[in-house]
Amino acid sequence: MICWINPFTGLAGDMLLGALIDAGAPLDRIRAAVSATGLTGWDLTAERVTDHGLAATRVHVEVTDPYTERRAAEVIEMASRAAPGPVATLAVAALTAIAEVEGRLHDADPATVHLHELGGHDALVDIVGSAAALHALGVTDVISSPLPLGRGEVNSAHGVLPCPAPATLALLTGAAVRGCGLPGETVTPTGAALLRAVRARYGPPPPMTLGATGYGAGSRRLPDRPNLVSVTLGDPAPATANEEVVVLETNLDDVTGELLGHLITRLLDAGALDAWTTAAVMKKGRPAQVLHLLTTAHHEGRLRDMVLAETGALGIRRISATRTALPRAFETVDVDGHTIRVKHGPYAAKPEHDDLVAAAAALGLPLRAVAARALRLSRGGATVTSQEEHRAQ
Ligand SMILES: O=C([S-])c1cc(C(=O)S)c[n+]([C@@H]2O[C@H](COP(=O)(O)O)[C@@H](O)[C@H]2O)c1
Ligand code: NI
Repeated sequence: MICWINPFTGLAGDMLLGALIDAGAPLDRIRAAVSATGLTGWDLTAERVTDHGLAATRVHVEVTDPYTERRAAEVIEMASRAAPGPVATLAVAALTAIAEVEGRLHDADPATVHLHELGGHDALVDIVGSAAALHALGVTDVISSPLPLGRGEVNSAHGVLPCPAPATLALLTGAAVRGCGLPGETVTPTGAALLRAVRARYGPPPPMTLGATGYGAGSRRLPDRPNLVSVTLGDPAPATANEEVVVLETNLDDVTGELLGHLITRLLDAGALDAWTTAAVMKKGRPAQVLHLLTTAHHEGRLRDMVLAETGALGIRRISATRTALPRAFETVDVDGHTIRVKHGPYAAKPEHDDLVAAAAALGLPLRAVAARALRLSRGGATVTSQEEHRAQ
């Protein structure tokens, strides 16, 4: 399931949780996931509100336990007890990202860094709750519009901080953002950490069959617009038909295997969809390699020049082709503490080879044993990630 997030005025953990509940995530499963962490002295309720005339869900975390500040390791340990397993994996990823960032910002050990608001009940409920909601909705792939960053200041346990808060900025490294001119904190560290944990991609809605849309309300009221985030669920569009591609080919009888290996790596890094060689016997009985390269018209010229410059070949063929690419989604599973991405197509699922190699080496297990466990775990679980073609294998 695809989840496209539109953070119209910003994104906080409670806004995302409210939007996911509004889109159909059941509150009892979210409460059960948080209860499994062992957190006490809290309650989670969802309220129907309207903001500038738009109906939305606003969540409230009521806290009766006065002990709300914790060290990072303690919060991560609690999140690791969330249930079911994929919820814990996602929540731990978000809190580990917060701990790393806080450690860096405060020049402290990420395990023992003291979390103020971010170690409180609200943050833990928002993070575990959002992970549970994504899992309950079967979300495997998260895409977000660029995040609007506000300006000015925000009050925190650290004192007055600039907006965006330092933790938010650090957690958003690699994310698409835009300045929106709104005063105050529009994106919070918890919202940013959740996007990072799900390995969100950024951009417009991908091709999909539209499902439910949910609206989550923030705690602030803005003078001229609703302070909402929307999440839209959708099934990946069926096979992308008739994608026009170009195949470039050249016969090479005077280059080394070393050069060909180097060239293929360069071509893939430069945007080739694929690059490979086949053995051939050329005129005068010369053993040779045919270099093949799949690309789009957009990259064609640059890649053709790269082949000619690296090999010294005096010519190259061009063949127009049509390819059918099936939709795919990535899920992550945890095999004994090692994250394995599992690629799901419409007809088959396959663990990523590089992840298997790393986990098998660390665990001292045969590759196929780790692969079998990853596939077993992947059937029930859904945390997850990028729909893009990975070139990891
Ligand atoms: O709790 C900590 S250590 C903390 C660090 C920082 C830094 O930027 S450093 C900022 N904050 C502020 O606390 C609240 C928490 O927001 P959530 O909605 O994400 O729980 C927010 O205003 C942060 O800017 C806390
Ligand atoms: Ni801090």
